[in-house]
Amino acid sequence: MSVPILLVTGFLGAGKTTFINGVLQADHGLRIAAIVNDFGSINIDARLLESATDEVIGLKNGCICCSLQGDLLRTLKRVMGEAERPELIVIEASGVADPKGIVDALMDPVLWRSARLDGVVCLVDAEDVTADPGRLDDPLWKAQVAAADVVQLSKTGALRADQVTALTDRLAALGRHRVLGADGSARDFAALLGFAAAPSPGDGRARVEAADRFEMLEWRSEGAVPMAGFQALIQALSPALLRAKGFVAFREKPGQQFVFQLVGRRATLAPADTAGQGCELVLIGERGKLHVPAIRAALDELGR
Ligand SMILES: Nc1nc2c(ncn2[C@@H]2O[C@H](COP(=O)(O)OP(=O)(O)OP(=O)(O)O)[C@@H](O)[C@H]2O)c(=O)[nH]1
Repeated sequence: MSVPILLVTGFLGAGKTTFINGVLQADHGLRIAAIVNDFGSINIDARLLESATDEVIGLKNGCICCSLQGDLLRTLKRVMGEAERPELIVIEASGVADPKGIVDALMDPVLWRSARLDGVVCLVDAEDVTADPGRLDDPLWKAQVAAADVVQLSKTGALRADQVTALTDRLAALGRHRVLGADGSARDFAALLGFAAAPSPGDGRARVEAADRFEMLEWRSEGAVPMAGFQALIQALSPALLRAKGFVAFREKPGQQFVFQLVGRRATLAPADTAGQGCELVLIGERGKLHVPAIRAALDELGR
């Protein structure tokens, strides 16, 4: 019997890792392997999921929809060859991936006999799309939604019920997928899986090439940074940032690392629940909007 694969896609910061965390921690008793792809060299998502499941494999430094397709297939074959095979495999695409490249790779007929793509869920940040309806015309965003069997809304908490209904109707009209709200119902696997019967030849459309559209800065420091200086720098950068995340240590809080998250203008800091030291940060913006050398110099100055 082949093992089902759930592919989780969605734009930068849409809520993929948060959603997967919920899936992993739900009361299902399944042995789940999670494969997560960060397109930079720092495995932030893998670390965020590490305490939630038996096996988390981070694929980094590229996108599994294009440059890392081979790595993805090798990883799946290795996981399926383990003595304790998983009963479900969850793959998190990076926020810049067109899932088409991943779906095509998973149609490998040899792989299909042991692990089959059984559902594609696309996370949509309800707050972001409501505030910026132009997102609906973004080719990468459209490709991610178009690939989905299920669209799962995230971040509906700050919206009115009528706004959620309007967005749900709008998204439902875009494709063949079901649209689920943020009530946790999608963590019921019956809603997420069971879409695949056999490998299919794909839809023939060209993959949206998006990696060049974004610019990324990665920064590491063995030491801590001052909290006020860090917050002031992030606030100054936030108009140019689409997404930032990572682990930060503050001089004022020795021995504790924090998870830093920024999506659009909203930033959060929360104590990290896995051990680590120093800072590891990823900042992402549209190409041309981030002044990478100046930002790196400002971060280095904070870390001194
Ligand atoms: N209020 C609220 N916040 C959410 C929800 N889902 C995600 N977030 C927050 O949004 C931020 C980004 O969430 P992630 O789950 O890391 O998003 P992602 O899609 O995995 O991000 P990338 O992998 O970087 O593209 C974090 O600060 C989350 O806590 C939600 O349903 N409600």
